[in-house]
Amino acid sequence: MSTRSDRPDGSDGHSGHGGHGGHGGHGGAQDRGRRRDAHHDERRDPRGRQRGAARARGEQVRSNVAPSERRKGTDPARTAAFDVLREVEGSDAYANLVLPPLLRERGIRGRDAGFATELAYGTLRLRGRYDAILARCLDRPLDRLDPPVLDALRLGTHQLLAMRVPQHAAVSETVGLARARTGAGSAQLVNAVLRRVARTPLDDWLAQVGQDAPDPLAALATTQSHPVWIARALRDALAGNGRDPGELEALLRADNDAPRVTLVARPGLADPDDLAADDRVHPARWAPTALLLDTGDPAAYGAVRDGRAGVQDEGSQLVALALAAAPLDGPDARWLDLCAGPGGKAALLGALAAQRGARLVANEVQPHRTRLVEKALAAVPAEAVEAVRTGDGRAVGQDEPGVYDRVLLDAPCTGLGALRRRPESRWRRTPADLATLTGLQRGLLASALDAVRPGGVVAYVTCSPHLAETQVVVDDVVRRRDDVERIDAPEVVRGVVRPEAREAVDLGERGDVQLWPHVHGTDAMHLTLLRRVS
Ligand SMILES: C[S@@+](CC[C@H](N)C(=O)[O-])C[C@H]1O[C@@H](n2cnc3c(N)ncnc32)[C@H](O)[C@@H]1O
Repeated sequence: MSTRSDRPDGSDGHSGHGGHGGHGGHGGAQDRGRRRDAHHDERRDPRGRQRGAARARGEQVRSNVAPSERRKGTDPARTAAFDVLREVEGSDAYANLVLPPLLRERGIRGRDAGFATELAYGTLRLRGRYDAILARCLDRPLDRLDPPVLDALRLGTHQLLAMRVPQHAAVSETVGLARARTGAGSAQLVNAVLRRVARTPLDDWLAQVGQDAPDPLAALATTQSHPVWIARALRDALAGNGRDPGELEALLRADNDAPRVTLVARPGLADPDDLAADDRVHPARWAPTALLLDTGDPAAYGAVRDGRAGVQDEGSQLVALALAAAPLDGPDARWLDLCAGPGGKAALLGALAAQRGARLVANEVQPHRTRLVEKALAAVPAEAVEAVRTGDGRAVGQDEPGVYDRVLLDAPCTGLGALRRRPESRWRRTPADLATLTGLQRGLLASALDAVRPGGVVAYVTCSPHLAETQVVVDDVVRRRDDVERIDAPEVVRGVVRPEAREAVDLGERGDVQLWPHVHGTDAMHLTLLRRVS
């Protein structure tokens, strides 16, 4: 599968490309045409298994997996979730890249697809919590279990403690899956352990595993399923942005919720009102370009298919809109997106550039991601796109000094602000990633500031609130120069949000902007706006 990570930043570009809202977000264009049938045929019975007329008729609506590959007695949705977990664990794959094609290949649709998605993504997000609970139910360390057995236990625990699946079904279906995939002996173990898990309600489990932790931060990290170093970094980031560190629990909880699918109506290319004419699409809270999708596949909308609209987190939209709106004296003709792949923000900037008679250069270091940028820009008028090219952004400032009026540096980062979007990423990242990334971020910011003309504007953006990747990088780079001043980013962002939301938007007291999932409902995007002075 082409689902392995080759991304230096481990990012999908902040914007939710390739991602899904999780719950029930998998009815595709085809499925929408079959909505009635899906409703009638794809309900799940009290065991959480599929039932309905088609099943009764013996039709193969459950799965189009070849009979030889099918294992008797296993439920396709649970099996799909299990296979995703194995890919993620064994092949370093990204769940949101593995799951959709797997569902398509196996013909798993509608409610079954929603069930498989919630099971796979939810289990991955809450893995830390479940491992702490499972450790209390086993007489050996978890790392002595076969990894597939541990994954089956995690899946069963998620069904028992977080999904409305009856206990007996959660246990017996998972045991059946374990028997088919890991053998009869381990199925017995799975049976015994899941019965122990099922005996205690979630709140009691959380109290118990919290008590096992050495301190309150570790307790919160375990119960809310985050590595301790990430919980600590997020707590520090709240404090460093003038917020109450006591918000940490709300923030960690927000990371555990599947994000809603947000669309962007690219200005001049798609009309938000036209998209909102569909009763499943609603204006979002802050950005005038942003719309929330209740259910269904974004690709069902023509505007999304042809690139006039797209899937993009509202925070990503706000920071791109803010760069375009930042005050500027003199010419406003050449814009640069220094790290553009896969192109979500480039497409929004390109649409805005077209409206303003400006031209965009989109740069990206990885050739295959440059191609994604080209695709993302497909609907942007050609005269607004000067170039889409592959190159190291750190060289641009030297190669093209002082030639751009506006520069976006959407830096490669840990992605700690988008954990809800990438279910497994919190378990992959390590503190060691920070050293590499912050060095790269400094080099890119220095280059962006060299590439912008005196009087021009640079937006430094990350989808991480980590202080080392945000305030510290900016302070370090700015301190070494005498040609940079800060722009009041909250004022600029307030200017781009919907007029009726301006009073309500909480942008803090600092000159930069840090958005938060638990406050704004966006990814935790950071924005600093800088002006080059002569
Ligand atoms: C956070 S993503 C950008 C997301 C993009 N702005 C969007 O909205 O779709 C960062 C990008 O920077 C790229 N990158 C990493 N190192 C780079 C470098 N030295 N020069 C240019 N791009 C780089 C990564 O490949 C990745 O595509």
